[in-house]
Amino acid sequence: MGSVVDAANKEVNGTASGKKPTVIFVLGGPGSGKGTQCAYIVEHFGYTHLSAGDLLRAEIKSGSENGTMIQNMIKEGKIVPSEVTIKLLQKAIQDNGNDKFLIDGFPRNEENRAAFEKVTEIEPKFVLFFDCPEEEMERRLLGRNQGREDDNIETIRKRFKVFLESSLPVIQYYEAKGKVRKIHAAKPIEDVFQEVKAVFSPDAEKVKTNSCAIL
Ligand SMILES: Nc1ncnc2c1ncn2[C@@H]1O[C@H](COP(=O)(O)OP(=O)(O)OP(=O)(O)O)[C@@H](O)[C@H]1O
Ligand SMILES: Nc1ccn([C@@H]2O[C@H](COP(=O)(O)O)[C@@H](O)[C@H]2O)c(=O)n1
Ligand SMILES: [Mg+2]
Repeated sequence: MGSVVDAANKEVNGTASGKKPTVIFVLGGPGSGKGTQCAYIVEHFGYTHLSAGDLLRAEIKSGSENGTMIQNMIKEGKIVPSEVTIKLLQKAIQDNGNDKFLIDGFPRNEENRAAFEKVTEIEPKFVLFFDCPEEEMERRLLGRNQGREDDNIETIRKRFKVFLESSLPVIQYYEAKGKVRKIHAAKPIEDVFQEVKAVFSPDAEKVKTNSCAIL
């Protein structure tokens, strides 16, 4: 059980340790492979994965008063008001013992970005951006078979439009700040992860490259 001091620290900074958490935003179009790659990053680098979409879907299942509104937004591929999503993210961070997080599928638009920055005062360490052509993303989503209500061609098209119009500008915002690490995502899962690994462990990768050069 947390102490009064832990509770006060959470209130101010977001984690029980009193430190601001390290946050990496994981962005990319629908079906670009964000969730798949996050699972590997968790395994290799000890981050906690928080998917904004998963948190919203769990909120629907919990029978929350916002459930119907969220469900309708997701069916239409629309972006849920930041206030709702940020509360869910903050709670997930506070309830977790870890101090480093992959926030997947957030910020999805300028409103998400600005509100998160204002409320949490957290700046992402960097933004991992999975770049994938639309035809490949469409193929993956139509083959995903996880029973998601938004994995149908009509909603997929709406999600692509929202990605281009609202989410890409957020990536461009971070690009201008030198924070984007672009990953070529239209490759087999293992090959994509090789590229991701180089972002998370640049020193280790350098050692590998150097030792190859010597050989
Ligand atoms: N590199 C890849 N090559 C082929 N299939 C992939 C690759 N990465 C992921 N997939 C598959 O594509 C589908 C979508 O992947 P995933 O759920 O990771 O995407 P996402 O970016 O999280 O999508 P969303 O934004 O809809 O949550 C899954 O069925 C997954 O197994
Ligand atoms: N910041 C966010 C993230 C997601 N949504 C809604 O959830 C849908 C599914 O998201 P995935 O990341 O799991 O694909 C998305 O299309 C939005 O409707 C959101 O509103 N805000
Ligand atoms: Mg996902």
